[in-house]
Amino acid sequence: MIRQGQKTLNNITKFRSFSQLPQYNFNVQSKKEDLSLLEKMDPRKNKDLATKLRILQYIKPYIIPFYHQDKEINKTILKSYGYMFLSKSFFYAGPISLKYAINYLASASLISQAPMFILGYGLCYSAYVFFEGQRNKILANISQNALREISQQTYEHLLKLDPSFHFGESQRQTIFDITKAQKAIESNLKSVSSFFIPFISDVVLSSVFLLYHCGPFVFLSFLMTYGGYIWFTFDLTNSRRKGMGLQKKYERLADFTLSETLSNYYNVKYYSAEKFEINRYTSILENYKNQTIENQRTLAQLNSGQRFVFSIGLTSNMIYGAYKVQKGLMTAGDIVLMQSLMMQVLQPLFFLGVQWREWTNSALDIQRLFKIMDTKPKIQDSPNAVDFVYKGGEIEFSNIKFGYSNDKVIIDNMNVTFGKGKWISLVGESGLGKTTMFNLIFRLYDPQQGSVLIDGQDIKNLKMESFRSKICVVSQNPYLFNDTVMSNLLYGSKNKKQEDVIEVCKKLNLHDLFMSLPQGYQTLVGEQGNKFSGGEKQRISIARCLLNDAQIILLDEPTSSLDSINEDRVMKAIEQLRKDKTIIMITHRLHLNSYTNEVIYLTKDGYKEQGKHSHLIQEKNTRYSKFWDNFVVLDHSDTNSVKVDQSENSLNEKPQKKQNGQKEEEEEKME
Ligand SMILES: Nc1ncnc2c1ncn2[C@@H]1O[C@H](COP(=O)(O)OP(=O)(O)OP(=O)(O)O)[C@@H](O)[C@H]1O
Repeated sequence: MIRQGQKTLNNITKFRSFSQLPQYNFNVQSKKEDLSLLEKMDPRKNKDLATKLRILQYIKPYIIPFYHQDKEINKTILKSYGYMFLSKSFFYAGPISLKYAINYLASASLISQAPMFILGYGLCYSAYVFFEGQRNKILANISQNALREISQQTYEHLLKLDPSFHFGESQRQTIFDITKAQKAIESNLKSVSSFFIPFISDVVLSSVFLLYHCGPFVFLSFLMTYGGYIWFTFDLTNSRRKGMGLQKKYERLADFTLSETLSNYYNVKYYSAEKFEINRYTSILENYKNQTIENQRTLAQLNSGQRFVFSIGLTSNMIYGAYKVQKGLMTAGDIVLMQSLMMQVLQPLFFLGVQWREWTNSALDIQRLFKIMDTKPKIQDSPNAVDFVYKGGEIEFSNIKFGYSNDKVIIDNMNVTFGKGKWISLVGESGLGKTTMFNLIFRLYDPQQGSVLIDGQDIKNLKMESFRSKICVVSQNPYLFNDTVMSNLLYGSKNKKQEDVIEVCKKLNLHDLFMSLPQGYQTLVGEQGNKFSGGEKQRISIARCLLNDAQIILLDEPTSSLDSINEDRVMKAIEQLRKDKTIIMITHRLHLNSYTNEVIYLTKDGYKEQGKHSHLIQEKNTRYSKFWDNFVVLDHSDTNSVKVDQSENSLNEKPQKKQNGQKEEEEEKME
């Protein structure tokens, strides 16, 4: 489950391009939102307490009956309380039975009835164990439901967050933190339902029993022992918090370093950095070890202090009991009852420190999850958003001004229209903002000024799902899920059949490759698709996009890893399969522009040229023609580069290899 989450997170920004965000309704757990107390608190001053209260808020629907919207869960919670009532009844009936057994054993006239009470004591204990077991089974069921719902809720929230969150955070670290926090919430739920609730009921019930059976002195001594024990536990546990926090920090750092190093395995090898990495990891482990030893020392201090308080309470009650028996005011059975009640109820106190420590540790783990859950996505459907109506796929940038931050403008006052049903090349120097334009079309970001219109509709006023589902993106870095070839090809498409997949794969020169694999189309592609070369991954992601039902295709340098033969095939396949779809293709390989209907050439100073590739390069005074000339001269990456047949209508304009002499002549001219 964790691996699946990581895979999806790694693919998260691209994942959105298939409009695959799951549509869960997650605010289901709690019917009432009682945040008033939390709002009143200053989280900086009371961060720890606020976190603990918020954890309670989270787990409330799984503790209090009738709080969850799922009736079955409510029933299960109620049942767990039923079992608790039964188990507690027998838990207290046992010592009372024992009291009578002892008293009757001491009395010659009643001794014959003693075995019945001894048997009763045994039966009470067995019944208590049985009902406790039944309750634990139910609690396991509830906590698993809680874990599933909370994980689902977090997952949905992460998928909703903007790219700025995902780019700004280390995804691996986020996954570590979330996994820990989810486990911590689960363990908190368990500790509340199986420890704290029974513990509180024990304190109340045993107080009543002791007061009734043993009188006010025993009752007071019991309360003082309890109070002293709890005070001592909380005080020392709180003072240990800093040390526990440090231990957690080193633990996180060690996990993170290990994962970073292993996932950058090749880089570590390439830079011969094994020693450096080992030293780094060892020094973190050393810190972790020292802090753990220190924490163990303070824990031992805590435990011995707790037992000291406990023994004072027990001894003083015994002395008091012995005195009362001597005076004839108490029976031997009363002393046994008193001691067994004290022992029964004080025993959970031994775990109080552990449970409270767990809570304190959990709060540290969960704070990070809460911080993530508090991050609000900036891009959301407006309340009046309407469905997108497709009318051919024209895209317009109207007076767009955009920067990722306010101090750096990337796009300034841009006005561009991409005609419907056309295949258009988007060309311009690196860093100009071409990929950013795709991000704006997909509404991963909102412009600071102006509008992006699709078929005349401002995308800010549209339901995102409705227009995103019409758009498919092939990003610069092809991404594949660690699944079968077929699943990757069909990711995001709804009605495609196997024949369609094969047709597209044949056109993209992939079919033979897949058929040569042992499991054909059912072969697993490996982590990030690493069983395939960069060019193969690129063609798979193009195939996936062509198989998608989207009407608008955004290709971001789709052939940057391809050889010229495969590049040519890909271009022809796109031409044949695109039908009336609008395609915008960012490319630095200008000879590909001879395949497209139109070129939009942009410069950083806001200049724009738009027209057919062959026209633009024929008109020698265009800036694009100069850009083209530079490309012809400088591009050595393609051995076939780089001069096209400039005949107007040819979709098959093939770049011709440039003669060395010709190249030099042009270079001289430029000088
Ligand atoms: N997520 C981001 N946060 C901040 N700045 C960004 C982000 N993405 C891109 N940029 C910056 O925005 C500018 C435009 O980037 P963009 O990727 O859109 O350019 P491009 O024209 O597609 O470049 P290339 O042709 O090299 O791919 C660059 O200066 C880049 O550093």
